[in-house]
Amino acid sequence: MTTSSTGTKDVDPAVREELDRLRDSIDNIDAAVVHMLAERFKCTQQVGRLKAEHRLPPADPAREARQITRLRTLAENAKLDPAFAEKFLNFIIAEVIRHHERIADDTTKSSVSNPTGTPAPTTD
Ligand SMILES: C=C(O[C@@H]1C=C(C(=O)O)C=C[C@H]1O)C(=O)O
Repeated sequence: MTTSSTGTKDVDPAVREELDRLRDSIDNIDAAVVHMLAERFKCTQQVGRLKAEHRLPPADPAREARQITRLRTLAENAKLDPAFAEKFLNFIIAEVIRHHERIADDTTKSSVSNPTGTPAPTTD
């Protein structure tokens, strides 16, 4: 899938080997990124629930500003474009805030329909 459909079928075998080796590393890195993002979203979902329970706002711009400053420095030290790192973090944070707004809405709705938080009776 990663080799024959990319228009590089007839390349020198040594080049092919080097390309395959690099692409294997890229695939491993992409898998790590996905797993790390999944872990990050597990944490942010917990933050979202905590905020909703305590009526805290979904977004925290001061915290975001600190994270962006920190991430830009990390990116510079790692020779990654800091503007790209900032855009990437903002993209993730925007999604997190969307989740937090949804959690807050759902929490409000369930407290309106069940103001005392009484558990539903069991049927058996
Ligand atoms: C996760 C939080 O909620 C929001 C999302 C953030 C993030 O994804 O890092 C940071 C700040 C908040 O705008 C938080 O407040 O810590």
